[in-house]
Amino acid sequence: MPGKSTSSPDGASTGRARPPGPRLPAPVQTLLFVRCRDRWFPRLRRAYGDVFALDLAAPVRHRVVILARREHVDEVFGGPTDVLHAGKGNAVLRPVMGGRSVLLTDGDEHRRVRRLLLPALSVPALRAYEETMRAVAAAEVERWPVGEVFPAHRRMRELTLEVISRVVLGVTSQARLAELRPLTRRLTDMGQLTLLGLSHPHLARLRPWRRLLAVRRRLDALIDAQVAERRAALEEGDDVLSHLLRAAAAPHGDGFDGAELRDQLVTLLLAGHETTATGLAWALHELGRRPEQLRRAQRAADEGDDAYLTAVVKETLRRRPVVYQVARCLTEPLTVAGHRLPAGTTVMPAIGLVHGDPAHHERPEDFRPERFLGGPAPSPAWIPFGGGARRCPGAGFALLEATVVLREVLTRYDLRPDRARPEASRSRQVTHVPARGARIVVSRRGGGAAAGRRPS
Ligand code: HEM
Repeated sequence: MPGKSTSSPDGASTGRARPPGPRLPAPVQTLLFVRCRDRWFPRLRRAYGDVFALDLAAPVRHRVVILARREHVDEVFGGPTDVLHAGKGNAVLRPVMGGRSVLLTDGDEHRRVRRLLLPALSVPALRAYEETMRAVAAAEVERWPVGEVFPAHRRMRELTLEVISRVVLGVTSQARLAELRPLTRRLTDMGQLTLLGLSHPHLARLRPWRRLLAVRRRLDALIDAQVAERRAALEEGDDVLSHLLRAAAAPHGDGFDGAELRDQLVTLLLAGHETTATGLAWALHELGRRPEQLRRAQRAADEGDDAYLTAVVKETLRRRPVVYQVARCLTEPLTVAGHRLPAGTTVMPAIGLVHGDPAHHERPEDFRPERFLGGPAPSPAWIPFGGGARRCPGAGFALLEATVVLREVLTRYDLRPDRARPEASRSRQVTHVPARGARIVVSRRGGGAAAGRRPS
């Protein structure tokens, strides 16, 4: 098969030999990739350049090519979607998200699912969700323990789970929320190995995996009940589920069938809250370490200057990308970054490396929200939500929610981290979370024991 070519910068259609890369055994490379890619990748880039190759051993042994240059990343995001598949690479998520989840589909099916999902996450739809986001954030933030060290990440996970349950599923009953919480926790808290084991028919019969599959079945039942309720009051709901049901019920409307709808809802529930919570936890920790920037952000919150708060969120997602890389698996040979890559290769645009490149962001180590204020259109080198046909459909949702939550926190509290050092990150499934949970101390603004005290 001749295979396709992207518009590689050197115009090569045949391409160079395989990119260079470390010679460590595949299991060691896999371990480094899983445990500490955010520290390992910058070293590999210095050693091998902007395009380097890894041998990973899981879920099966495969060749991975990492792309650190924005131009190369653009080739992938703008490349042929029939050749650059993402769904196949997400197969490990099938037992959790469901086989028809948007994350697992490719080609025409993927395009269809996105066409049905996107209107419910569009800018006009988001406006209807803002008040719910604000109310949930205000109630949660009011309960924060003043003067005590607590992990911001954990509190943010509670908050964003409640927001997504209300806004996506339209859940208002406290009893249902209380039941949803531990079920989603069980699914988001499982480690990488447990996740891998879920797809293995022999392991799936053993107790830990059997119990997780039972959790997913219980979650399905709760979601089915919620769908039935929303369907019975179709005209009332201002939530994503009601949008989807109304679109399907319209004359000539198109929609998801039962199991397919459930898979999309579970996907939105899981993909949509953990990521945003992580971004928010990093934002608070970064601001807490910088008194001047904290005061600037508090002023913005007091004055309703959402543009500045959104810039804080964007700079956080640049400097602390929640998702460090995305993946596409080649279904045919393709030339990428001047290299002729065989079918079966996985190419990974490395978001973290692009964000840290001084060619695109001056002094990338600085935390400077101002770089996202005014000026020309947003930098194409800002890609925390991935890109192309798979760009995160919840990007607008996440930015709005994070801005609203920051406003609620910063109008109430001064904050500082429990210690001055920057926090390391650790990888948790696909996200990069604060290793110590982003521990902070808050005090009511304008008074209180901890007010104005900075870490020593
Ligand atoms: C700060 C928060 C978030 C970050 C950093 C984030 C990041 C990402 C990234 C990097 C991707 C993969 C894109 C690619 O492969 O090119 C993705 C996909 C996705 N995200 Fe998000 N996300 C966030 C919040 C959300 C929210 C709030 C929702 C839902 C309401 C959501 C739903 C999804 C879905 C369904 C996909 C799969 C899209 C597809 O395969 O077509 N995400 N996200």
